[in-house]
Amino acid sequence: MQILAQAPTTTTTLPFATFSVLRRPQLVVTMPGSKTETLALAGALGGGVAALLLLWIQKRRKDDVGAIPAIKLPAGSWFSIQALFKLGKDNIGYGSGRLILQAVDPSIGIGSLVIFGQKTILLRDPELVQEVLQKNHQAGGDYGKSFKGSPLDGLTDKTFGRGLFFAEDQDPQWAVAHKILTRPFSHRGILNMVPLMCEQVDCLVAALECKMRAGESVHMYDYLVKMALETIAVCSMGTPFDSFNSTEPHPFPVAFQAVLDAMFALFNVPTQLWSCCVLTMWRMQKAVGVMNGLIDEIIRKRFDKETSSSGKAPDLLDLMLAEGSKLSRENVRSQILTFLFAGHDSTAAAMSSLIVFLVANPRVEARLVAEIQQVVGSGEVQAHHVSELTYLDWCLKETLRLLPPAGSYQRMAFQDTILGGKWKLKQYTPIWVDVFALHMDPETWGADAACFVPERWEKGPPHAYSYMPFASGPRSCIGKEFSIMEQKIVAVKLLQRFTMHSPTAWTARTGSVLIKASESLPHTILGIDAEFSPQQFFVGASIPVLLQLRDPPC
Ligand code: HEM
Repeated sequence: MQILAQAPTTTTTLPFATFSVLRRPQLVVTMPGSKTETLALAGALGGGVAALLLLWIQKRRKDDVGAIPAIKLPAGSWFSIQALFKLGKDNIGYGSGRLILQAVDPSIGIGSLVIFGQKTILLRDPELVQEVLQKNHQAGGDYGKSFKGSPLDGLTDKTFGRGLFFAEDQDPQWAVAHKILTRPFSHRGILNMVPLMCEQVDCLVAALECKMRAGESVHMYDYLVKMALETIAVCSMGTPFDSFNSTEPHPFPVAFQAVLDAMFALFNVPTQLWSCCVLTMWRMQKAVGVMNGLIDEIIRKRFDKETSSSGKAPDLLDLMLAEGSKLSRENVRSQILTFLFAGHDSTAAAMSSLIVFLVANPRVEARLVAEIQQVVGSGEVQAHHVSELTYLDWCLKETLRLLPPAGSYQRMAFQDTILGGKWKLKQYTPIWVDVFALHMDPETWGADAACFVPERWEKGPPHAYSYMPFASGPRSCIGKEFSIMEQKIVAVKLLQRFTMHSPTAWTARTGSVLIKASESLPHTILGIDAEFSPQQFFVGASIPVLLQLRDPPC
């Protein structure tokens, strides 16, 4: 027997319509097996299921509001790192940028992907980048720099330590060191370093002249690395590594590269299995021991006043070892390692890419040479010339746009928050500011985004946050002005002295990949064949060049 609630009706018929008016519900008793009962039962069940379904759909919709869309991996890749490697044949550093440009809707500008086992947010939209960089931890905002949960976190303490580059925002030593080191990297501080920079570039020019006289082609990247390492070593700690004078490489750059090689090898393995990579770990620790031993000795000598700054002003070591600096000896070592790390390969990669673009674009090179002739002539380049070299500035910016040495950098949501007034972020979600995607986005830069066009800089960037090679905010590059000054001095001195051509046929060196001009590199048009090293932390293109003396010299 079933008891069902039923709402009987009173029916009224008018000439044009029929109304059914509900009366107060009554209890209707039905006997099992009757037709009425089966129909009522089915109706009640159907209604229940429909109501549940409606509730579930409503809840799903509510949860979905603000959920960041997951990035669809390209066909044939079954996990994100594999996709990033596949899209970054030249260097994995550009893999995420290419993925975003392919897979993230420009009208949304944000996507999520599981990288190294962490749900990571990738940004393509300059407005969202602006919000993340502006609402930083130091300004009381929700975003900051931290490697929590990333494989880099564990490796940093074992290798370069927590100098400025690798320190977390919450690390009190970052603020102390940042305050001390801001002064030497201010505009005035850099002007003091110009004579030291010029000396190192002269050593580069002399070494290149030797190669030219021997009729040999030169891999410019290798020579620029030596020059940039010497420059930062002399400017920061008054101690050269003699890269140009000695036939044997100095143990520091050798150990440095061994550490990087080990780090790259470990990135290919899940962190849980690192303890099984005994040989790689041993090699890494051995190389770290060599680096630390050399830097500790340099610090000791300065502490004991056996050495002094190379320039007129106190250098980084003087400032960090000064009484009351509050930095431990170990932290001073990490800072020096950080400056050597962040300060040489980055600039060398940028300069090497500039040479590739100049050799590929003779029209641009001719305009640049004419500007140098007009502003500097054939004499020594001075700091005041540098601000007058507008076209050179455009060429450097365009190079850093197309081949940014730092392809991306990470920030993190320090608490649950909403990005762009819409996107829900959970505490400790990593956010990648994808420089490559920002710089190459045709939505922002136009249809010729992939082409080398220095003239586009006459108007400035299309959005204040669409060009971010050095980042922005408190964790932006402290060495930006240093690097730009160094790059400009190198460009002037090289173009005053030499013309450069690429040999007709050449092959990539072991460990590097050759990208043919005819082969389309997604999102970047190089114009000529160029080589990339997947093992480089900072990305840059390289070519061998044949040098000739410029006639007449400018
Ligand atoms: C073309 C050359 C360079 C590029 C593209 C570059 C790029 C960057 C970027 C993107 C960051 C921010 C990284 C992040 O937020 O995780 C950074 C930070 C940093 N850079 Fe550079 N950099 C260059 C040259 C240099 C030079 C020459 C030096 C040293 C003289 C230097 C020292 C540093 C340091 C110490 C930091 C960490 C700053 C902090 O967090 O307090 N960089 N760089």
